[in-house]
Amino acid sequence: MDQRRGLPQRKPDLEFYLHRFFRKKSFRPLQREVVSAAVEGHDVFLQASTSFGKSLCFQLPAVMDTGLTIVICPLLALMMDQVNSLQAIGVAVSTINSNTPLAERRLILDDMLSGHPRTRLLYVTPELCQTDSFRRNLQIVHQQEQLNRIAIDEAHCISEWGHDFRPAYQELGWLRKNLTNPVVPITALTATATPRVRSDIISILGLDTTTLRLFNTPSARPNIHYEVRYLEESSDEDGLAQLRNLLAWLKAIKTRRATRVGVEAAAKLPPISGIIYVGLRAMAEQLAHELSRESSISAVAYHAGLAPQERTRIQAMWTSSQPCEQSTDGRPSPVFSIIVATNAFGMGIDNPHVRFVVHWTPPRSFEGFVQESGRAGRDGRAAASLLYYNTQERDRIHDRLSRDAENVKNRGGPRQHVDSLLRNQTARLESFQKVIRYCDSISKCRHDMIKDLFGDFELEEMGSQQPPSSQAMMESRGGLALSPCDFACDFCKEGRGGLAKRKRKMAPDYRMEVMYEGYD
Ligand SMILES: Nc1ncnc2c1ncn2[C@@H]1O[C@H](COP(=O)(O)OP(=O)(O)OP(=O)(O)O)[C@@H](O)[C@H]1O
Repeated sequence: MDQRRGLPQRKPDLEFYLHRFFRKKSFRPLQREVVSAAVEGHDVFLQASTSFGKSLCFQLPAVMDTGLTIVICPLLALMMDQVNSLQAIGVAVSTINSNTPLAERRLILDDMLSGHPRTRLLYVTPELCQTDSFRRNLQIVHQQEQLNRIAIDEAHCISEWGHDFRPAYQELGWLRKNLTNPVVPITALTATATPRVRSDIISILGLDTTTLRLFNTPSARPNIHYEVRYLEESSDEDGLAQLRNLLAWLKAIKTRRATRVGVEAAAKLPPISGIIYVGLRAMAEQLAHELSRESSISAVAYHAGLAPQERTRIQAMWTSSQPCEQSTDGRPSPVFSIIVATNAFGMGIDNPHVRFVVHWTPPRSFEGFVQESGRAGRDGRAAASLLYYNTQERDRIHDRLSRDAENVKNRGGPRQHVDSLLRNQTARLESFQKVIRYCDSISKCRHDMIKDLFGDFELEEMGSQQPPSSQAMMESRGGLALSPCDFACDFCKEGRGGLAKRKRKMAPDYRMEVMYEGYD
């Protein structure tokens, strides 16, 4: 700690900077503690649920002082979202990425190397950090005592055991080894890291475990109602029963809203936003088409096969406060505005008003499921996650992932590379097995299951600091926090008996029962 430069003499007034730059009234629980640890010069590891407000935890320290913070970000869309928001509030922020014109890149680098950079935050890709020229530039800024901090967003990408492994992230170990005397503090942030991934993040980045400050929030979100819907696939070859099931659920939401505020008032309200995740592009198109037949639903498909401008248009329309274009054909304005998407629609979508996320088929990874369902309820209000589950689809995905892992084993090529691929394939298979456990379970609160499958309890044992609301939940289980579910999942609402009854309708299921016997 004492090696690090520029520790402030007096405790800075963090609220002052929060109001002044970000126009926020107050910190969310735990944010203040994370920001303080960063300002004090600690390495910080933050694992916080989707929509927690992780970005603020490195953006605020960055604007409080002169000097530069480097932010490493895996996706252009994520980067641009944050850069645009910061520019809008007058923060000096830049990005160097594959779309940055050469002339602009030169101006940014000139400022960066000037000895007194105006830029407070510079967003870059992990690939840029691998290049010799950028590394040299970082060393120069560091020698000039202008490199305050490095923030590594989506830090789980560093691990082969993670769901979004990105090889360039592994090279980020260079930062700690080479930016020394004093070392440059690092903040690593993620919403989705399992114990193995966490340990990789800490060791590959070389975080200083003696002074590292760990923070986490529960991986499950208390305002989301989690539910699994068990399907009888044998009687539903064309998916009609599933469609009817979904429409009945939407109708119940519509009726509840009309009862609550009155039919006339309900007609003037903005549509209810939702996302339905499907596995295939064609499925996205087909389901959006089927749903749009209903007068109360406006549904649009979103997938990687659409032109980039079309994707941007759909996203902008859907994210705006009035997401649906008013109909011009005399149809009543829709009650629901739904995006039917493949997983091309995910990270960086910051629409606070999404009320539900449906998984039409089992998601391929548990981390992906938590990320995607976490698009719901970002405004903190009640929201729902619905996951449709059937044995046929489950077995199809499981067999495919097992085959992929086998194929990697039999692959030729450099040993190190094959081992790395194999770890990643094994991680994918294990992650899907967690999806199966989550869905198959009928004897545990889903919030607790999510915490369990993410190893939240282990983080607590490592001394990670949590929001006061979670600490208040400290109960039995050796003083570890139980989730504050409050009937916000199908198990806590219907009980084991209710779930067992619904699940019995699924096809008989010997294989997986044997595989996961005794898990609950
Ligand atoms: N203290 C605060 N008060 C009010 N709003 C806040 C506060 N902190 C963050 N926010 C808002 O919360 C939203 C989510 O923040 P952010 O995008 O940083 O979340 P995140 O934790 O990175 O989530 P994800 O992992 O899902 O991307 C943003 O709109 C942000 O402006």
